[in-house]
Amino acid sequence: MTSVEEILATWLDKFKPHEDGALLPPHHDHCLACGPDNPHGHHLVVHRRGEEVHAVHVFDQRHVGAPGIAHGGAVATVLDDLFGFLLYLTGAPAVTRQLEVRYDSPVLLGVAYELVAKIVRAEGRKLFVEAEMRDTSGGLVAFASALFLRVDEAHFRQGASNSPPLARPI
Ligand SMILES: CCCCCCCCCCCCCCCC(=O)SCCNC(=O)CCNC(=O)[C@H](O)C(C)(C)COP(=O)(O)OP(=O)(O)OC[C@H]1O[C@@H](n2cnc3c(N)ncnc32)[C@H](O)[C@@H]1OP(=O)(O)O
Repeated sequence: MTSVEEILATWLDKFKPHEDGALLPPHHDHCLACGPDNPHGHHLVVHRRGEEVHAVHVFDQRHVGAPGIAHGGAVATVLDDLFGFLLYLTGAPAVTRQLEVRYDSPVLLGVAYELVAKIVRAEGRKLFVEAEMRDTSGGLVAFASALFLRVDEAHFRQGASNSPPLARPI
């Protein structure tokens, strides 16, 4: 099944240029936010839109916090992962060093929201990024900012000794 090395090889291959409008590939098949094979996941689908990344997303009962409302951690997960798609535009892996989420309105289950993320600036290894989540009327329901730091492959190999769960059905 899928080893850390196999995932890493596949993932790094995804950093080739993606055309404007292209569907961007999931980070890997079991990624909590975007992996299509993770039954607990959000199955986030993201496209490139110019120098931004864009998604339309619906939270469901698996992500419930208060009844009918998405858990704040679930919202943060999706926003953090959306930032991870900006990395395909930079051509280099990076990880979240700091994430801040402002929750302006409850995110309702079963309702479509539009998400957009962009790189605000890059300084050496540092990528400063921002994202917005809006309802269908254009109202801002959440705003996130984050610092990502570029890392090399060795960073991801730190998980190699814990990789067997990736190879088993979840
Ligand atoms: C299984 C196989 C894998 C295959 C592929 C899988 C793909 C996987 C998907 C990935 C796609 C993303 C998906 C979603 C995003 C995640 O979920 S990422 C996961 C969550 N994040 C993590 O686990 C990261 C954990 N943290 C770390 O490992 C380390 O802290 C880091 C991030 C590598 C940084 O460590 P470091 O290199 O020692 O950096 P450090 O010296 O602390 O800071 C570097 C610079 O940043 C500055 N800095 C640090 N913090 C701040 C701050 N808050 N504000 C301003 N400046 C700061 C420092 O001052 C320093 O500045 P300079 O002195 O260089 O000017």
